[in-house]
Amino acid sequence: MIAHVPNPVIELHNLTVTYQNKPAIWNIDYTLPEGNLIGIIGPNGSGKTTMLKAIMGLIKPGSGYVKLFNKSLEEVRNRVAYVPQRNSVDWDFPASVYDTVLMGRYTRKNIFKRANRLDREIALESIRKVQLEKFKNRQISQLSGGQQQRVFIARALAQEADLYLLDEPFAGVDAATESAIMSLLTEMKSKGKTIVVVHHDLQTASQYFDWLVMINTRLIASGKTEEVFTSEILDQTYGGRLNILTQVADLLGRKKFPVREKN
Ligand SMILES: Nc1ncnc2c1ncn2[C@@H]1O[C@H](COP(=O)(O)OP(=O)(O)OP(=O)(O)O)[C@@H](O)[C@H]1O
Repeated sequence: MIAHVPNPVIELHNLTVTYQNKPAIWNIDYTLPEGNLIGIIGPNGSGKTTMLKAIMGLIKPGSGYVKLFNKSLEEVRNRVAYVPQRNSVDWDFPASVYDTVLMGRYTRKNIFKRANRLDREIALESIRKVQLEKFKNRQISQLSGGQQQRVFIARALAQEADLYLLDEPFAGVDAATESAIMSLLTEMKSKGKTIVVVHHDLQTASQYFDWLVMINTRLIASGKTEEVFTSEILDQTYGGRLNILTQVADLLGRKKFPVREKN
């Protein structure tokens, strides 16, 4: 099932990316609505990170193209913020929390211009929003995983973008931090921002997101959560392996995945 939307924020047109002739994503075609919290769901190696990187122009597609706000990425780059996977970043780079967040301002201006007072205020406000004031002068190498994740989110906030792409922002963070990040994302959505999140936890997916994109190299479904979060579509996405996971969860006496049966 692929729901298309009028005036989309993101459009993928038959996008294919290959690494050494092997497709990581294949012929993906969808449109995503503005002002929604959107989850990207799929098994390990299904192409979620590759898809975000292709949207950000960090990987060149083999074929197809992407449009953001009905324009090319180059025309709207400063309206888009990207938070990569935490483990893909060199955290030994010598920079404080404040310096790292302030870097978010430089996507909006000439990098040779010095940060002005407004830039500094916005950086500090972003640090406050992720509750890292106490750590603002600390080196990023000396933070916990959850704190590093919040630094990156603060840097994206400082960009004051309209579209946010986050690659597994909840990986390795505790429940309290996950809930704080989720509240922040919900607040951003209420201000009209569009937030796209690569997410692994099926237990929370249907509760967190308004819209889901399910991929497994190919696009399986893209639509409103209540329409696509069905056992049938999840089975297609996970290649039938989800049944086994559900049975194991049952054996362990845990609740089943809260999956709706398709009518
Ligand atoms: N730089 C690369 N060179 C070669 N193959 C790659 C490269 N990056 C990713 N791949 C392969 O492309 C496929 C998709 O990878 P990708 O990281 O996009 O998946 P993912 O859905 O984000 O996975 P995960 O859930 O494990 O993070 C995988 O088979 C992966 O091994």
